[in-house]
Amino acid sequence: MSGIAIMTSGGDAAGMNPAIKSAVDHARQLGMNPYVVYDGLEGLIDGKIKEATRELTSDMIYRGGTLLRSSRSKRFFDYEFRKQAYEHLKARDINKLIIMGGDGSFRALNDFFNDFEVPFAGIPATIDNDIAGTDYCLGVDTAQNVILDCIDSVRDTARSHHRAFVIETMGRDCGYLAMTTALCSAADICIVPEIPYDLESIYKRLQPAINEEGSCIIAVVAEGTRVAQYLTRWLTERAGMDTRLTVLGHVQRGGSPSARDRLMGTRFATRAVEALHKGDINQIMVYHDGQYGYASLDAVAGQQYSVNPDIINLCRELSC
Ligand SMILES: Nc1ncnc2c1ncn2[C@@H]1O[C@H](COP(=O)(O)OP(=O)(O)OP(=O)(O)O)[C@@H](O)[C@H]1O
Ligand SMILES: O=P(O)(O)OC[C@H]1O[C@](O)(CO)[C@@H](O)[C@@H]1O
Repeated sequence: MSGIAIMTSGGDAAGMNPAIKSAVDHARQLGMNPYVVYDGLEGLIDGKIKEATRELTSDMIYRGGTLLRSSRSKRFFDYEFRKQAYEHLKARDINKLIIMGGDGSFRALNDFFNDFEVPFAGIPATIDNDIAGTDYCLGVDTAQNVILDCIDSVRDTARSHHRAFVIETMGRDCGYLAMTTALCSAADICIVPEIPYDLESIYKRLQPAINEEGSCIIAVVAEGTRVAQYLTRWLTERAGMDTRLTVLGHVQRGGSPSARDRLMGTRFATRAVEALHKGDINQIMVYHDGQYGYASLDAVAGQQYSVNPDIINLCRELSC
């Protein structure tokens, strides 16, 4: 019986646990021996590998984050540590890997394949939704819902005090989370790396709301722009509004996976197991234009992700 190990890497994302459970169950169904690796690439180097018992996955589906834990590993860049990781797999007769994470994690396992020919399948999982070739990454829907709950709550207090709030979302250099949540929360301003902004025209557009009794201003800003503090000062000084900054931070990565993330996790994971079982190696699971498929590492890691132009266009009017 061949062994298959499942691991999570990079930033955690809701949907990883449902995907781990599905991968383990499906591998067992197809006659493979499932293992799990704790602590991502760091754990692979240190041999933190266990057989995946039914008990281990029985309580996973509703839990946020990753119960296998995750890491970013400097050591994995070093051949000697990759060799150490390989020895741990060889000792357990594990000859396939499934990794959930971002393009960095996929590149890591590609290097590992080039060294030791252990094939892998990748599952896109990052709240940033910034992986080329796929319209969806695990964790995005849950993060969007967490952000919307936060913005709705901020709006309650903002309106009570006729205040402006600048709300900074995560996303690294990608504005997807900020754009989609700005649209879904009826924000007044959205500033993202993908769209040039014009503060003076924003000021003119918002003047009626600024002067209206009982109104509030909500600005959603992507962390990648690094302008949240500047915009807060600008709203105070130019627009004359009592303004507060709320940096949502890691709260966006937590929370029980939404129905969408549980389902996407299950679909991606079962396909990843099937790909390896069939011999389709080193593929990244993708969801594009409503279809599930695979993409090569080059198509995913070698390309720049760009947000759907319809979403960008809808947000343009919130940037000027
Ligand atoms: N080019 C590379 N070659 C080998 N290993 C890499 C490479 N890039 C990244 N890695 C390894 O993969 C790990 C995870 O990568 P990274 O920190 O970029 O996260 P990610 O998988 O892209 O996820 P996230 O989007 O959540 O940051 C790194 O800590 C490093 O050990
Ligand atoms: O958890 P860390 O290492 O602080 O990383 C934060 C980064 O990870 C992400 O949450 C996911 O890639 C980004 O949105 C954010 O910039």
